[in-house]
Amino acid sequence: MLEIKNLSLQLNGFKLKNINLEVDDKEYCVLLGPSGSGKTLMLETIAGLHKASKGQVLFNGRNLLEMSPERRGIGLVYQNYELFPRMTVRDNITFGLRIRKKSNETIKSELGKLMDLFRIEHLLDRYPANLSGGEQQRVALARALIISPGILFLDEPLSSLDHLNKELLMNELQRVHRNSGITIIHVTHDLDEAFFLADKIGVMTAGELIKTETKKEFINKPRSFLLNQLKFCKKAI
Ligand SMILES: Nc1ncnc2c1ncn2[C@@H]1O[C@H](COP(=O)(O)OP(=O)(O)OP(=O)(O)O)[C@@H](O)[C@H]1O
Repeated sequence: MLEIKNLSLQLNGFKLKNINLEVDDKEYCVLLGPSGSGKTLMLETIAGLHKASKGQVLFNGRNLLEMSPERRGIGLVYQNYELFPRMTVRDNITFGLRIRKKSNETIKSELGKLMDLFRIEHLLDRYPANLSGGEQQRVALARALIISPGILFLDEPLSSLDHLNKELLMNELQRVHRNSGITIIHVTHDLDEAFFLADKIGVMTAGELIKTETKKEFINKPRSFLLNQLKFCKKAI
């Protein structure tokens, strides 16, 4: 289980205030919240990009905040993919294994598994600029997954895609999640995504996680509650 306990951060004028969240092994947690509520900062703090002022993040019994970022076992995928522009798709995807000095044999076999999962074999020698948005996103997901992270953070991973690609990638994410059994936290403003993918939904406002419920509990809320709590979401309720 991933247990976030009293996680706090102060960064210039912004504060994350005592975030508490439990995500079970293999659970898909979606975080909703208005722009600027601290969703990205929370993920980045757990991944090690910012130093928490207080709190613990326990995973498999260890406090991730005491570990160096590269040893936390977290894959991170951003909205704009952040692929390395001067590397081929193959080099982008295998980057995490190469910097960990894995053998060529391991790299080949891990790359092979992801090629099958994301159907990207034909893209391996291309550069990111020559890929469509959906292809770039599949490559970004493959790059995050190649290190076999225990946890995957997805920060608005589908928001730059058109409707058709979004549908395809949502199905692909669901398939990857079911096949890999990885624990996922996915940030979005899109209720379609949340209701399609989530087991659990959290709502953040002004640096606080104000609500966490299962998708079922969420969907069964009165319409007035949803309208009030989720007015920042893209999709009308
Ligand atoms: N590196 C940083 N340094 C200083 N302030 C930052 C930094 N990153 C984000 N912030 C500020 O922290 C607040 C929370 O930002 P964050 O990106 O976490 O919001 P968010 O909920 O992910 O928003 P969005 O939905 O628009 O992506 C914002 O006021 C933002 O300007």
